[in-house]
Amino acid sequence: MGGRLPPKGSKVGLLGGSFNPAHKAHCQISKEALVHLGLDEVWWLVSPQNPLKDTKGMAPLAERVNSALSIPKHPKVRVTTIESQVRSVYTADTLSRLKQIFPWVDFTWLMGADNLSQIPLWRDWQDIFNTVKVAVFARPGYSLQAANSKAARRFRNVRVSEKLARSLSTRVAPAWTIIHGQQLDISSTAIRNGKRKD
Ligand SMILES: Nc1ncnc2c1ncn2[C@@H]1O[C@H](COP(=O)(O)OP(=O)(O)OP(=O)(O)O)[C@@H](O)[C@H]1O
Ligand SMILES: O=C(O)c1ccc[n+]([C@@H]2O[C@H](COP(=O)([O-])O)[C@@H](O)[C@H]2O)c1
Repeated sequence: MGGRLPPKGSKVGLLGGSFNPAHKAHCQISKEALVHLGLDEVWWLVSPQNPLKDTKGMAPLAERVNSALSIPKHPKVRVTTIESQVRSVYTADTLSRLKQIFPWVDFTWLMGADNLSQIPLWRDWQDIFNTVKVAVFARPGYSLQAANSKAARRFRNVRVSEKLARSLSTRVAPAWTIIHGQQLDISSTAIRNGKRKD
């Protein structure tokens, strides 16, 4: 990974995504992660290819990286191609590589509520919860099912209340929370379909 190395003890949020294209909700949940979790930085991991998504309609990685770079966002958000550098499309693999490369960094995985419902389909999904802290962001239409999902039930004993979200950084994995911030009804799908511009 190029650029400045995170200092010892840094708290870094990881927002993995297709960013096909990037939009305002990605910026919004990144800002909320910085504020509510007290993170030092958020890294966007632009996925080479989500293993569960169709390759048809997936713009080339360079185009999606450009979209992530060009959208206005918080100065503490960094756009990265870490997954293509470590040749991983599976989050569990990416996280174990990141922990090897940056053993001094405290990582939190960030994702929207849709992905909390879907995560049991991911490779080695329970390892993800056991490796890093997880913060889930409420999303219009998905939050109720996410709160009762298989993953939420499996890890219910280590769920941290939203009021204590900031304490995630002092905890060891597994520990996770759901943050109900400003919820934006925006998706890359709607933008690709011409239903929205942002
Ligand atoms: N409106 C939103 N609210 C909360 N989280 C979101 C929102 N949009 C995207 N996310 C989260 O950001 C991460 C990256 O999302 P992604 O790039 O797939 O965007 P998307 O809008 O969900 O895309 P698509 O419509 O193509 O599936 C995922 O964890 C996703 O859940
Ligand atoms: O590891 C997996 O099996 C896996 C399956 C589906 C999605 N993911 C990751 O989930 C993140 C969000 O993906 P997306 O396409 O919803 O933005 C992104 O980092 C993907 O690589 C990971």
